[in-house]
Amino acid sequence: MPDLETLWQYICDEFNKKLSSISYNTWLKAVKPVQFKANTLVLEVPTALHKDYWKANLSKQVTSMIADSIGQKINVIAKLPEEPNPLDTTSYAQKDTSAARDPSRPTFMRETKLNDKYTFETFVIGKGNQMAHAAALVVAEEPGALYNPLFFFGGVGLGKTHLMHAIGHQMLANNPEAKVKYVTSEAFANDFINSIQTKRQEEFRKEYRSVDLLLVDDIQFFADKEGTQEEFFHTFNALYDDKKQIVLSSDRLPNEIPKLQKRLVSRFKWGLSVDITPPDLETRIAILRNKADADDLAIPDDTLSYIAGQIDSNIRELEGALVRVQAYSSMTHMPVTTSLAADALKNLKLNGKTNEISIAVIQDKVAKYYHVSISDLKGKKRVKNIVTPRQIAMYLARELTDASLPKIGHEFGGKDHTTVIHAHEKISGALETDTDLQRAINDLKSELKK
Ligand SMILES: Nc1ncnc2c1ncn2[C@@H]1O[C@H](COP(=O)(O)OP(=O)(O)OP(=O)(O)O)[C@@H](O)[C@H]1O
Repeated sequence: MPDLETLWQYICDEFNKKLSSISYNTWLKAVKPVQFKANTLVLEVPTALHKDYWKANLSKQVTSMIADSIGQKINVIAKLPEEPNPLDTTSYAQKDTSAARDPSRPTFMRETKLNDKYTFETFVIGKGNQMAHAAALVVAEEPGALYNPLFFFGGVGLGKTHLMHAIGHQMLANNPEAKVKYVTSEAFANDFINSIQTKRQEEFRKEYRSVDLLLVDDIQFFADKEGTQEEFFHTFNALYDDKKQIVLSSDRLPNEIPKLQKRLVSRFKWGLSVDITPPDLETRIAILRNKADADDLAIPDDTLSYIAGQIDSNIRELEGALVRVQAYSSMTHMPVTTSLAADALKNLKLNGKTNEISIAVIQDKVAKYYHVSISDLKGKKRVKNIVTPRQIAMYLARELTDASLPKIGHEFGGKDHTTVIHAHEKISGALETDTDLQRAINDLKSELKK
């Protein structure tokens, strides 16, 4: 029997021949071989979705690949990093490997316009979007089969639209005949209303119900649109019954969208919901590097790191900052350096709304968000459900205003500046791992920047 390394190398080589480079990078590169013993190969995979896909698909392929080459039957087990190695237990019994699947034409006839730039190739994978990316790839490769509907949710500017377009491109690359339709929920609503006004409802239905892939972006805007929801319900059912792939996106989970009909909420949960969380610093730098290279901009690494350090939650703004730095450099005829970037982005702050955010507004928004009173935020109570919002408010005051530490302390009922530093450190530290907190901060920042 081969040893672990030889076996894994063989498997990688075989898949390299069979799979596209995107699939290979997604499913094989992210995997760590852990152990090969008693005809069982244990692999460590990064997310639950990888595990699911290995179980449902790749493990079997490996088994037959090895059977064909050395005539030996092996089992393949994919485990998450936090799960124990099944070979470590003495009473190891083969677990059930069956996949745990979760369950002047009218405007609406217009051609789907997918943005050429939004492809899998240009999408930078990081911790916050790894699972969403893998799910996107699954539905592009096997539409209608595994995750239907696929539902992306997450904060503004984090790549939901990019991934939806990437699915469309990939599906068309695999099957140029496929009918792919991308719309925002607003465009869907407009098309529907238009079809009623022009008495072309039949055509509308035919158009939307005959696609192979329907991508509907930002469905939170369906709230309040009763008639559109009704129509979408029927569109959804028709496509779903036909095993056509549906991909949806929203800034929040279906059950958190106000006034979304319960029957839609429950259908949206039939498939897979994956969230996208803000990128960490390394991912932000990688995104900027890619963008700079794509636009042929010569920008030093330390400057990219500086820019990535300034904008932490919205990739659209991150890209905007890069464009601003470049424009500033052209205007001033100076090369791009970190100090030039600092100047360019300082102007952004002065011109933008960032400076208009006051500590009082932050306190108000945080108090409402966490259902506590402003006097609690300023007070001394040490209970957790008040301490955390208080620290979050101090953190945001430090991040989003130019107020000095003593001034922030003063605004929070006369606290010492070291309390503000402590709060800032506590929240910054927790943000590295706590996805609920990341989402809350993201929501609050978007709310404050409105
Ligand atoms: N992982 C990534 N790699 C490269 N570019 C990215 C990535 N994520 C987002 N972007 C870029 O950031 C910009 C904003 O992304 P996108 O429009 O997809 O966000 P969104 O989540 O759909 O936002 P919204 O909620 O406003 O609809 C796009 O230019 C996109 O290409």
